[in-house]
Amino acid sequence: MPQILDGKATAAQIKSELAERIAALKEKGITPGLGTVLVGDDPASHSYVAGKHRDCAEVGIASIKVELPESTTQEELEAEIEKLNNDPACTGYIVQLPLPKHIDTNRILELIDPDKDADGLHPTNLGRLVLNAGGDIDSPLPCTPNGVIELITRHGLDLNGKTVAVFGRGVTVGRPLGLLLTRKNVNATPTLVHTGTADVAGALRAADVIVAAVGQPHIVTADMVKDGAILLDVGVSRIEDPETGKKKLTGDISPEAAEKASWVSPNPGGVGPMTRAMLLVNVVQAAERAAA
Ligand SMILES: Nc1nc(=O)c2c([nH]1)NC[C@@H]1CN(c3ccc(C(=O)N[C@@H](CCC(=O)O)C(=O)O)cc3)C=[N+]21
Repeated sequence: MPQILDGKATAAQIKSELAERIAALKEKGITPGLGTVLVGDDPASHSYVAGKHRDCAEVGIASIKVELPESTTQEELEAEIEKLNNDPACTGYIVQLPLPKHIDTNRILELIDPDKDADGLHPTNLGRLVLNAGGDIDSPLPCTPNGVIELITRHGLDLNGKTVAVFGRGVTVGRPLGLLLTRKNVNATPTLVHTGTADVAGALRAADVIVAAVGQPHIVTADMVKDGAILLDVGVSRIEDPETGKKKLTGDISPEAAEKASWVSPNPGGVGPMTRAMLLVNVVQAAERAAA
């Protein structure tokens, strides 16, 4: 039986640490404020954004919600970005992805003030991540990759010298995670595995740690996992529960694969809550930098 990488409990711990830092900021007259920009009416996106604002309320971060219709034009969205860049109450913000197809997402991400970039996805901050091999430059990190590493290390596990197969090359998880893992303060050896990989099963089976960020239910099967591996389940899918007929959340890792692991992150309850906690960390850090 694998041990559980408990994202819910770890996120709660991080939130209680943040509450102290937020109280210290408030004593200086600064209230951190998270802005969210949500375009369209995708129910999953609305539910994620609602979760972020609940987290903010819990720790004492103010909320600024911008909700726009699916028909919002590029120019209108850019004007909203400009407003948040200039709003002193907003110390950090995110633009919820994915954006509608008619919007140029990369252009929007580039317009976010890098000092208010709570997702760590602005090209300047991704560039700082590339430049910062030592792990000592103070810049926001992408939330899910940072959450994956915090979840592992806060359970007393050491990535130093370990091989890590990152499955999935998306911009928000796989690509930046590879960079974080090679930082000297983490010191892991990543392999980025994707649809162009000749032997996916072999590459995963060779790894001490697998981070699955594909978004296909149970794509990681038992034959792809080395005995005693550490498994992190990032991808989420909504599938029908065969017993109840209702939709439920499930991850990239099959139950049979999880059985072979020494440690596994549940999904839900693993990396998702950590992603949200790291967003709060970025907002508080941005407010602290602005105050300094
Ligand atoms: N600009 C931007 N930044 C993001 O960080 C971002 C985004 N866009 N677009 C979508 C993805 C997805 N994402 C999740 C965060 C938390 C959970 C989470 O907390 N999940 C709970 C379950 C929540 C539920 O029940 O629906 C869990 O895993 O336990 C899930 C998914 C952030 N994303």
